[in-house]
Amino acid sequence: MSHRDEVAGRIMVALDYPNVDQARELLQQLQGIPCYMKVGMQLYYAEGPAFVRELKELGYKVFLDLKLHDIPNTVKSGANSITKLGVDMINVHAAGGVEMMAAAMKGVEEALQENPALDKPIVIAVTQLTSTSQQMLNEEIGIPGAVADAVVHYAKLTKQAGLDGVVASPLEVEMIKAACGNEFKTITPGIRPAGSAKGDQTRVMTPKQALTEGTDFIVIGRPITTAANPREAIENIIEELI
Ligand SMILES: O=c1ccn([C@@H]2O[C@H](COP(=O)(O)O)[C@@H](O)[C@H]2O)c(=O)[nH]1
Repeated sequence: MSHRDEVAGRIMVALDYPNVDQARELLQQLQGIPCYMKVGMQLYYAEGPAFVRELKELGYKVFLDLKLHDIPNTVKSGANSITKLGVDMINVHAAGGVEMMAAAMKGVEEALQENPALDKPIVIAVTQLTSTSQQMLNEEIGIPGAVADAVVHYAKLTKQAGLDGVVASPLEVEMIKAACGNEFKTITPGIRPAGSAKGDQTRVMTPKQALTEGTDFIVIGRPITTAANPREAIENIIEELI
């Protein structure tokens, strides 16, 4: 694999669209770029598993970003169902606690036992959303202390539950790796190329800074999907990274 393709494979494009027509248009524009595709709740709730299967048939690695968060038994069943779609990465909310996260892993394992042809997905947990600011964490959510400490606390719980890594801001990657080990994966949204609008994201870094911090994957949505020329936008990001 070329270095360029290896770098492209660490970019997860957030397909945050209301329907498959718009998502397919982006796929057309990004054809040949071996990035990960991330399907979130907007597209999945509108179109269901068929489009996820379509992405897999096209050869993409798929992160199904549904952020499961419920009682352990329900999360176990949900994780079991989505593992059967054959996706490469799934996630839960770390705020659900260790028992809930371990239940998700159990659901995944049972799906793999039922269908040994499936590859095990990477299972990760969301720590603190990258839209959460220091002030929101302390004053609205009611968690005292620094955001980074809250993130690392959730990362440790995630590791204890046997998951593979966490979603966090690239600002916290170094602390997470120091606390949980380099093999523990970090998937980082809150990525903003220089000059692009932050929107609702608060804990942001550029793609280059995020990889320099040692993150495993960067998640990028609007800076690509709302660009006048999405292909040029992702090519510019890849160029900056190689
Ligand atoms: O903490 C989180 C967890 C998930 N996301 C998701 O990543 C993308 C980011 O999109 P942008 O348009 O680049 O902001 C989006 O799908 C979120 O649901 C996140 O941003 N932060």
